[in-house]
Formats: sequence, structure tokens, C-alpha cells
Amino acid sequence: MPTISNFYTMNDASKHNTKDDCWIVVNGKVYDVTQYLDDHPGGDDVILAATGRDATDDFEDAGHSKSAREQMEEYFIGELDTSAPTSTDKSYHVKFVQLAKQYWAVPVAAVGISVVVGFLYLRKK
Ligand code: HEM
Repeated sequence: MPTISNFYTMNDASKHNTKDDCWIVVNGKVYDVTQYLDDHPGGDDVILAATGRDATDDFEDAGHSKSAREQMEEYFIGELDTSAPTSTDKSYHVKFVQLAKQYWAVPVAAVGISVVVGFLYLRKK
């Protein structure tokens, strides 16, 4: 029987980063491990620290057993949607708007100073 999978972006997953609501992303899959945090032999802190990002390396580095990997599937809730832009993959116009928002004061200050200097210069004449 075909299974229909949910898709979540990294942004969606990163909103679930507390002890009462905790999702992790490992190997392109999203897991809701809220109910498992207290039972995790490696402690809840390591899992909480791995939220909001790809936790594959941390998960693999811990050398999880086959049974740990099987147990993990109980918490599977969907696949990672990699088609959505992430914070490290922004289109040029998004970057431009962000920079414009961040640095709008620079051209405004330059124009303001020029106007004041021009005004003072004209008054001296
Ligand atoms: C649903 C997800 C997870 C499950 C079911 C799970 C399960 C387990 C289990 C059963 C162990 C005991 C050793 C073993 O049998 O391999 C373990 C150990 C450990 N886990 Fe996880 N784990 C999960 C996610 C994670 C994540 C995301 C991390 C790191 C960010 C992590 C870090 C560790 C560490 C560091 C240990 C070693 C503890 C020690 O040896 O003292 N685990 N985990």
C-alpha cells in the first residue's frame, strides 16, 4: 500500500525545539521525539541541542545501534522538504531586500549630511 508522506521544511522543524515539543531531522527525515526525550539513554540535552538543524552527523557520531535505529522509526512524522529555501540558500532579491533593510540608514545619513553641509555653505555666502 503506498504511503503518503508529510513534508516539512527545516524552518518548520526548527520551531519545535523545546522539551514539550521537540522535532529532530536525521538523514532527511523528521522525527517528533517529544515523548522519547526522557527515555533517551544519551539524555534529552543532546537531542534538544540538535534541534533546528540537520542532526545527522550528531546522530551518526553517537554510533547508534540497530535497535536504536528501529526504535527511531516510531517517531517518524515526515520527510524533510529540501525544495524550500533555507536560511543559507536565499535568492538574490531576498538578500538584497535584507541588506537594504539593514543598511538603509547609510544612504539616508549621507543625503542628510550633504543637505546640512550644503545649507550651511549657502548661508555663509
Ligand atoms: C528518535 C531518535 C533517537 C533514538 C531512538 C535514540 C536512541 C538511542 C539509544 C537506544 C541509545 C543507547 C545506545 C544504542 O542502543 O545505540 C542512544 C544513545 C545515544 N544517543 Fe540517541 N537516539 C536518538 C536520537 C539521538 C540524537 C539526535 C542524538 C544527538 C544529537 C543522540 C545522541 C546519543 C548519544 C550521544 C548516545 C550515547 C550515550 C552514551 O553512550 O552514553 N541520539 N540513543
